Amino acid sequence: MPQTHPHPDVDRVLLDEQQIRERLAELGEEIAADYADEPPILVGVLKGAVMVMADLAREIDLKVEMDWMAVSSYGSGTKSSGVVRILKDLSGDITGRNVLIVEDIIDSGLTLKWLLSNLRSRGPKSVEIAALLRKPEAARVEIDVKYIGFDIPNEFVIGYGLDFAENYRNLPYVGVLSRSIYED
Ligand SMILES: O=P(O)(O)OC[C@H]1O[C@H](OP(=O)(O)OP(=O)(O)O)[C@H](O)[C@@H]1O
Ligand code: HPA
Ligand SMILES: [Mg+2]
Repeated sequence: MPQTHPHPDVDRVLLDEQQIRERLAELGEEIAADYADEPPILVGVLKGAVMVMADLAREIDLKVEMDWMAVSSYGSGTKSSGVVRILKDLSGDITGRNVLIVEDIIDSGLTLKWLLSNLRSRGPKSVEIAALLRKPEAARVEIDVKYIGFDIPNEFVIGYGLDFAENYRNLPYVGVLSRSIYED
């Protein structure tokens, strides 16, 4: 059954399903135009980017490939540990290819900084980033992002792939997690 009401652990909804769908459609069109000559490999960053990848990829009218990496820096908390671990690597070779990283959120930027340098070391033709969300006030490193969905306030958000301790990823919207859930 569709989830229609904000979850009780959600303080407020930041982006509803329609806002997300419309913005991803715009980004998909831009991406299709930019990569018309040489379509990219979309690299989704598990697990958070699953929903963005699924919905964005369907808005890109090109013969794209999809691959996945799993990295983790947050563990079960609300702050980045700063230590990025590869839990699953790409299954294919990206040498000489256009790579478009698909992410759910840029928070401190540490995950993407690490991922960019990791992927660039494999000899791709280009590496760019498409991220649904960015928290400008939380940035600890500068990241050059080509496609950004929304800039959001510096609060911990859940839903549409984003978790807190592995929960809430299946909420169809992006909401702010109530502080009572993670503070005593
Ligand atoms: O900009 P940063 O501060 O590095 O944070 C962003 C990263 O953190 C989250 O991943 P997480 O490590 O929680 O893994 P997950 O996608 O499996 O939830 C999110 O999906 C991004 O990959
Ligand atoms: O605000 C967030 N919510 C969920 N996961 C995250 N990973 C980095 N920032 C966030
Ligand atoms: Mg997470």
